[in-house]
Amino acid sequence: MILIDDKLNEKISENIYVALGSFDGMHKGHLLLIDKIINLANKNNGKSMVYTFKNHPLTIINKDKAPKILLDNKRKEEVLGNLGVDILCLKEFDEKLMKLSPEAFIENLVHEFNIKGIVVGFNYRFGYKNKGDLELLKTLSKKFDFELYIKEAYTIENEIVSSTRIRELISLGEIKKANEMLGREYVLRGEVVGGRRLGRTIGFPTANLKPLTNILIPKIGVYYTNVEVEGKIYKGITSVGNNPTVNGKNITIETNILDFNKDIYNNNIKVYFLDRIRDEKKFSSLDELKIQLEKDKKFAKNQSEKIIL
Ligand SMILES: Cc1cc2nc3c(=O)[nH]c(=O)nc-3n(C[C@H](O)[C@H](O)[C@H](O)COP(=O)(O)O)c2cc1C
Ligand SMILES: Nc1ncnc2c1ncn2[C@@H]1O[C@H](COP(=O)(O)OP(=O)(O)OP(=O)(O)O)[C@@H](O)[C@H]1O
Repeated sequence: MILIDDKLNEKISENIYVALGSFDGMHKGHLLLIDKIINLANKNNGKSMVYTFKNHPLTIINKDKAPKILLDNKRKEEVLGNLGVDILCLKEFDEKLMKLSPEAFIENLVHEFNIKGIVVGFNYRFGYKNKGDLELLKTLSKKFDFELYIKEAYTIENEIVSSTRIRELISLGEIKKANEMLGREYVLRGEVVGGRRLGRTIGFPTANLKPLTNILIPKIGVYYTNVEVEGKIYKGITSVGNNPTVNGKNITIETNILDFNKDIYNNNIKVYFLDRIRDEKKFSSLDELKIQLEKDKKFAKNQSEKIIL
């Protein structure tokens, strides 16, 4: 897949079939659009493209309302590449872009690329103050001579799948439902950093993830996870919380990996969230915590491994 970061040096001359939107999470609704651009590109001997932004538009429009995101750009690139998309265009969303009128946004796009088809969803809006709607896009498709394809809403149990809803579910700890909408397991990835090394004293060493700044963290609590370390998958029990038993202050994401005892400080791992086990509790001693951790471990042992590499 070709990645276009901002200014591209060489002109892409092929016919382009492009999907437009933010695409945070690359959920099942988004995949409808991706399927469509790939099919169109194949059928018409053109290239499929996802045109999106490096930063979430709300980071510029209204910083306080900008959400923690589901998928960083690196991962988005990976997912789209694996799906077979030809080109990913990641534009910096800045004041200038924000102030483009809906017409100008589309006009710029068709001038930059040889756009033959645009694919959007039922609720797509675009341009300054989100003023552009599907009616306007239909008019522009005639003016600029491209085909317009509008995908119907993808729903699960009558609920429209959206990035916003998935973020809400993850924040509520409803990880299974979020995963269903995503079409894959929610994953946090990062470097393993040192903790206070108390866990090992009760037989539960933990791999602590380096604090994540932009990425959405599931609701405080304990989860059944699968952990990818050096290309292998292990079961895990992961605590997201501030460890009240040991008077912790910051939120940490720490995982006891089952049947594993290697030193993995500084390694990059992936923690796939599969199910919520329980709320976080303040125990009166480490011994009591240990009894609970044995139960959490039993829960994990009874689950199947879901992630297959
Ligand atoms: C699966 C799991 C569940 C946990 N549950 C709790 C909990 O309910 N309450 C709590 O205070 N700490 C909980 N902890 C955090 C422990 O207090 C913490 O792992 C321990 O203090 C070790 O910290 P360290 O990694 O800094 O050594 C949990 C840890 C794990 C791995
Ligand atoms: N459930 C869905 N079914 C079909 N198309 C969708 C669905 N969700 C989003 N789309 C389309 O995918 C593109 C990207 O949308 P966008 O990034 O705004 O996703 P979203 O899930 O609606 O996000 P948000 O919750 O932030 O509004 C848009 O063209 C949008 O209309």
